Amino acid sequence: MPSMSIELNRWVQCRTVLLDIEGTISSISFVKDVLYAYALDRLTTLARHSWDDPAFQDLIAGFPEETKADAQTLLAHVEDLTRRDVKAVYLKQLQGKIWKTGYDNGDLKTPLFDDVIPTLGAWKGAGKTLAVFSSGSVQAQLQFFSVVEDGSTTRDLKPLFAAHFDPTIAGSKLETKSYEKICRDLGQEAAEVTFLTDNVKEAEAATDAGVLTILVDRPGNAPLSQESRARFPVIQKLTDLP
Ligand SMILES: CSCCC(=O)C(=O)COP(=O)(O)O
Repeated sequence: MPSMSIELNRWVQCRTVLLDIEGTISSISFVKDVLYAYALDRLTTLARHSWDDPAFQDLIAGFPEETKADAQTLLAHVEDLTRRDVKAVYLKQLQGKIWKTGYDNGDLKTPLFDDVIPTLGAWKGAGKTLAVFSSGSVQAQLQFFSVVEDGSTTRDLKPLFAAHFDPTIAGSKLETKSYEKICRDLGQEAAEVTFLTDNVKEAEAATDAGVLTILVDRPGNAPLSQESRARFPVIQKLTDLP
């Protein structure tokens, strides 16, 4: 871990925590096996049975023309993007709209890692501002946090967060200028912001913007190289941070 005591000092003094979702506060498996599968399944039904319905055409309005020649072409394209986890903005917009149905009708509930709800509550209680930067659309983020499993019940965690960013607002998660914009939008110096992510390329971009970046190594994530472990602080749980 790089100069962990210095990094911890920066963490303690940071005023804003910017959070990634997939692989950081919720499992990659939930996003891929549940959310992505739900969107694909529902899209398949709609494409096959409601292709000419104006509401369906509205849903896919953002897709490039050549991908929506017919239902088969569209579905093959979405399956390919989904399999490769390509974070295309038009796919993320579509998924968000489809997940709305699932969250509204009770099909979908969000599981977060066990340490997340208590720790986010504690950080907010201690005066830190919480914000989210995800490839998922802001609409999808709001739904994702509106029905969160907490023991035998569900909770709406939206009030925890002061701001939500997606690539349509902030730019690509792989670009330094996106993190600079987020800091500006939050009215914070980069040195006052900590970004938690599982993605090394995102960590590099955020670090270059001057943001303290901590890698979160969750079960089910891709293994981190020794080089990444040497370059960034790494935690397994949010409770690893004081
Ligand atoms: C609530 S958005 C669902 C997750 C998602 O679609 C996604 O692409 C996650 O990306 P992240 O940048 O949060 O890893």
